[in-house]
Amino acid sequence: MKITIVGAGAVGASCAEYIAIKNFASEVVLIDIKEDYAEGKAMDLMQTASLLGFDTRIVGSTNDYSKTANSDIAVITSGIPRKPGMTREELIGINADIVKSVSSSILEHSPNATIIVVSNPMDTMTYLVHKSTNLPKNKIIGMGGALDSARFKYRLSEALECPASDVDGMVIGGHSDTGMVPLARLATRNSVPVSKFISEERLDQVSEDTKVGGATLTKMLGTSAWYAPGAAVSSLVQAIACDQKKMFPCSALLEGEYGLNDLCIGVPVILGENGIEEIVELELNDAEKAKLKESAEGVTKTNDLLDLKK
Ligand SMILES: NC(=O)C1=CN([C@@H]2O[C@H](COP(=O)(O)OP(=O)(O)OC[C@H]3O[C@@H](n4cnc5c(N)ncnc54)[C@H](O)[C@@H]3O)[C@@H](O)[C@H]2O)C=CC1
Ligand SMILES: O=C([O-])CC(=O)C(=O)O
Repeated sequence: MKITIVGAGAVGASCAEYIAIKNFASEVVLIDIKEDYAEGKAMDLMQTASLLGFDTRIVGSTNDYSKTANSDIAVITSGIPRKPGMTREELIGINADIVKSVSSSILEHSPNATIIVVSNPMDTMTYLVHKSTNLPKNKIIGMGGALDSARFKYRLSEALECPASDVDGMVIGGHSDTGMVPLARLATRNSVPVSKFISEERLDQVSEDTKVGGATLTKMLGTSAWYAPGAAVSSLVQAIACDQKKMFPCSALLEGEYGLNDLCIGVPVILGENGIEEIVELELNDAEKAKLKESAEGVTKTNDLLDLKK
């Protein structure tokens, strides 16, 4: 199993590290435009192999896509991250051109790759990859909901004063400060609705903290987060590489599901060797449906900023 990660920055390198530690891939190619940067990250990571006990070979390359040839999965993390005070949507101008050219270079050398899009604004970048390539829709996946759900579980575990492994919860909708839809009604602690343990006000606070999870960390770190994003991407890569048939909320092209059309937005999907093998349609209540619709309107507004004729 060969995996390419474009962008050897904070998220790309973190993702490579978690993939290597999980030891399911034969090769990870890290590629970046900065001279020697990906090679340096690859060498640094390879020097952890004997310490951490993995066999995955990590290779670095400065923009030489021949090294990525015949990758099974390619992850796009290239582009700029936001600074404190910015929204993800403000990154569209620079990142759209990068994502478009990178996806074309990937497919030139790996026409059968499944692409995972991470660069922001992620739902719109995922839509751009659909519009600018001929890949079938199951092979283009946007990563956002897996991270947002992990943050939701972290906030729930804080409120319930229990380990994160005791809680379950999911965030659907757009990967933006206002567009996320944490499904608080469906969140559980060991199958018991979390509303049994915390007040409605506290649960609302958990949802609000979850939605601004990325902005909160960006303010604290001066740039956006990378450990949980890298871990979330590695989980999606593993689900596909190992044909796990696991369910994650991912940004998927919708064609009527949830009453939505012609956009990519976070919904639960089953991930396996064929990428998105199924879109799971949840029975949402009226309030949840209204929030998802509003979120979709926001994503579409950002999509409209793309120049798809370029
Ligand atoms: N979807 C999600 O949940 C998340 C998305 N992100 C997004 O991921 C992206 C990367 O974030 P970081 O790794 O923190 O940024 P970073 O600045 O640390 O790394 C980005 C890397 O991309 C490289 N790059 C730029 N243009 C390139 C090109 N044409 N080809 C190859 N490499 C190129 C840069 O040289 C840099 O090393 C940002 O857009 C950020 O907003 C970050 C966290 C979570
Ligand atoms: O907040 C950001 O800009 C990066 C990101 O998408 C996240 O960490 O959720």
